Parts: sequence; structure tokens; C-alpha cells
Amino acid sequence: MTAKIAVIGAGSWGTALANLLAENGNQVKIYARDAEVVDSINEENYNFKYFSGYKLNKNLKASNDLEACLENVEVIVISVPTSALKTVLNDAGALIDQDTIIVSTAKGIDEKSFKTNSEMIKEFGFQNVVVLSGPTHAEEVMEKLPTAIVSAAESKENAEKVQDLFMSKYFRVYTNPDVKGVELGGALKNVIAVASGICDGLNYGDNTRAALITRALNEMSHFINYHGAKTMTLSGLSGMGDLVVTCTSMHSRNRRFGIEIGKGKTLVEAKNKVKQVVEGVKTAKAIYKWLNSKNRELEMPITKEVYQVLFEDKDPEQAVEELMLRSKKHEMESVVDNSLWNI
Ligand SMILES: NC(=O)C1=CN([C@@H]2O[C@H](COP(=O)(O)OP(=O)(O)OC[C@H]3O[C@@H](n4cnc5c(N)ncnc54)[C@H](OP(=O)(O)O)[C@@H]3O)[C@@H](O)[C@H]2O)C=CC1
Ligand SMILES: O=C(CO)COP(=O)(O)O
Repeated sequence: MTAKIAVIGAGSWGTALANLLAENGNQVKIYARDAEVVDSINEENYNFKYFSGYKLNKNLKASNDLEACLENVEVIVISVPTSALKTVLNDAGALIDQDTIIVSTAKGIDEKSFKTNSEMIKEFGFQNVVVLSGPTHAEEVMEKLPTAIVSAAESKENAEKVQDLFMSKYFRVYTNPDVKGVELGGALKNVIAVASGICDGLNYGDNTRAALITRALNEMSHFINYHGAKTMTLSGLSGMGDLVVTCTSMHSRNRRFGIEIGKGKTLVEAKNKVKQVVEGVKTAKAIYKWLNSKNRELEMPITKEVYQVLFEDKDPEQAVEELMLRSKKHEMESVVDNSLWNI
């Protein structure tokens, strides 16, 4: 099955996904707001700004005319940072038929409304939203290295349609009905990837990273459970999978940003070093504000420490020490089975 598809956003992820869809035989147009990026894709088949080392499929076309990109498309993939989504929807919303399938690929939570990307898209009147998320660094998708991802939607038909469009011999797509769980997994793990980078910047070890990832799953499960999503989803690609890849890979902008923070750089210096979007910064702020706004008692100690290091000038070493010396507890606190203690 192939389709006429528009991809909005020609950064790392939009370019990698548009290229994959074109490789799969779809008719794809990518929207870039930067005219030089448009020219480099159309004239030389590469994106000089984000992927200068990779040749793109020659059938992939670019434009900075939003209306032309969206004309008669069956599917629209949105690949801009969470903070840009509303602007894009304001610009594009009226040009899109309400029945069109919108594929949401950003990983974040809106700082003001505390909505996920798919929720914001639905607010604009689009009901056929599919969330595509998982452990998928754009660079490795461009390299055609075996990768797996999840297509999550309320409608099985839509999830499977998107699965069909993206699936290839190097890109395996699973479906999942737990849209919220998949989406929150992708957003929350960015904060943990920042924490992982901070630990690396402080020259902590592999034990530290393993502890961080495992305890992060625990705090993510509190959050996901509170929001009515399935904690089981966290054992999948958009939870465990994405935590592993972003907490360990040098492709991860969140982790690279965290490394700079751990080495003593300020938030602005670290962002300038990474240059591309670091979603974990805004997500940490959104969650911290949300936790504090109604004195919510959810235990999210790692996310809280990340916020304080980034926004309250807390010393990262002190943050780690405080995490280590928190009050003692049982590992599986929510499911303690006292009968196993033989008492
Ligand atoms: N990179 C990856 O490996 C993956 C990224 N993601 C997620 O995808 C989302 C996008 O990330 P990514 O592509 O990596 O980010 P990049 O920083 O690489 O690129 C962002 C892109 O969005 C464009 N953009 C920003 N604001 C607007 C706007 N208002 N209108 C149109 N275009 C806009 C930028 O344009 P310009 O160049 O003109 O600034 C740029 O093309 C993030 O949420 C990220 O977490 C998900 C999976 C993998
Ligand atoms: O989400 C990603 C890979 O799954 C990309 O992570 P970064 O935004 O940290 O680079």
C-alpha cells in the first residue's frame, strides 16, 4: 500500500521519516520553512542543514509552500518540536481535511496546557491521530539500521494503515491501542536521558546508568498509571526501549545536553552546544509545574532533581547524593507482598 503524504518539519526526524516513506514508494512532499533546505533537497537530494552526509531518495520533494504540500494528501506526518506544534496547526489546520490521518511524532508535553501532542492535534478537530514513537534515532534510520517503533491509535484501522506505510525491511512497526501510554513514555524518557547525560558528565559509571534507567521506569509508571494509561506499555518500545536508546546513545541530544550540564555548563551553554531540539528541558519543567500545582503526591524524584539542576542552579552532585540518600524503601513498594518475608 502506498499513499500521497505530506511531512511537516524538515529537521532530523522529519527528514528521516520522509525519506523512509519515499523509499517505501509513497508520494512524499516535505515542508521546510527554510528555503535553502528546500533547494538542497530538490536540487541535490540532501538536507544540508540536518543530514549533509546522506543522500535522500530522489523521489522525495520539498516545498516551503504549506498549501501546496498539503493538497490532496491522505496522511500528514508532523515532525516539529512540541513547542512548535500549535503554530504549525494554526498555519496548517484550515488547509487540512478533518478526516485526514495525522501522524504525531514529537515527544513532549506542552508546558502551558500540559497536553500531549496528540491531544493538541485533536483539539484542532482532527480525530484520526496516530502516535508514532519508539527507540529510533534519526541518524540510524537514515543508515537503514534495523529499527522498531510503535504505531498507536484509538482506531485499529488507522494504527494498521500507518504500520503498513512505514514498515520496511529495516523499519519494523508494531501497533498498540494505548495512545497515552506510548506518547507519555516517549515524552518522559527525555527527562531521564538528560539525567543520564548529567551522570556521564559527572563521570559516574555503568552501575549508575542501570540504576537510573530501572528506577526511572518506576517513577514513569506512577505518572502513567495516574493518567489512566497502561503501565505495561512501559515495558515496550516507547518505554524501556526508548529509555535504553536515549540514555546510552551519543545520538541523543537530551543525553548530550545532560553531559554538558554534568560538566558544569549552564542551561544556555549546553543548549547552544547541542544546537537541535532538547525536548527533555521543557518536559521536566512541565511535569515539575504540574506536580507542584496541586501538591500532587506522585513520587517522581529523578524528574524533580533534573528540574532543580536545570532551573534552580542545584549542584548536580548534590542532586545525585539526595537521590541516593532518600528515605529507605522497598524496591517494589506498590506491590509489596509481606507474605514473602515469612513473617
Ligand atoms: N531526531 C530524532 O532522532 C527523533 C526525534 N523525535 C522527536 O521529533 C520531534 C522533532 O525533532 P527533530 O526533528 O529531531 O528536531 P530538529 O531540531 O532536528 O528539527 C526541528 C525541525 O522543526 C522545524 N520547525 C521548528 N519550528 C517550526 C515551525 N513553527 N514551523 C515549521 N517547522 C518548524 C525546524 O525548522 P528550522 O530548521 O527552520 O528551524 C526543523 O526543521 C521532537 O519532538 C523529537 O523528540 C522523535 C524520534 C526520533
Ligand atoms: O527520541 C529519540 C530517539 O528515540 C531522539 O532522542 P533525542 O531527542 O534525545 O536525540
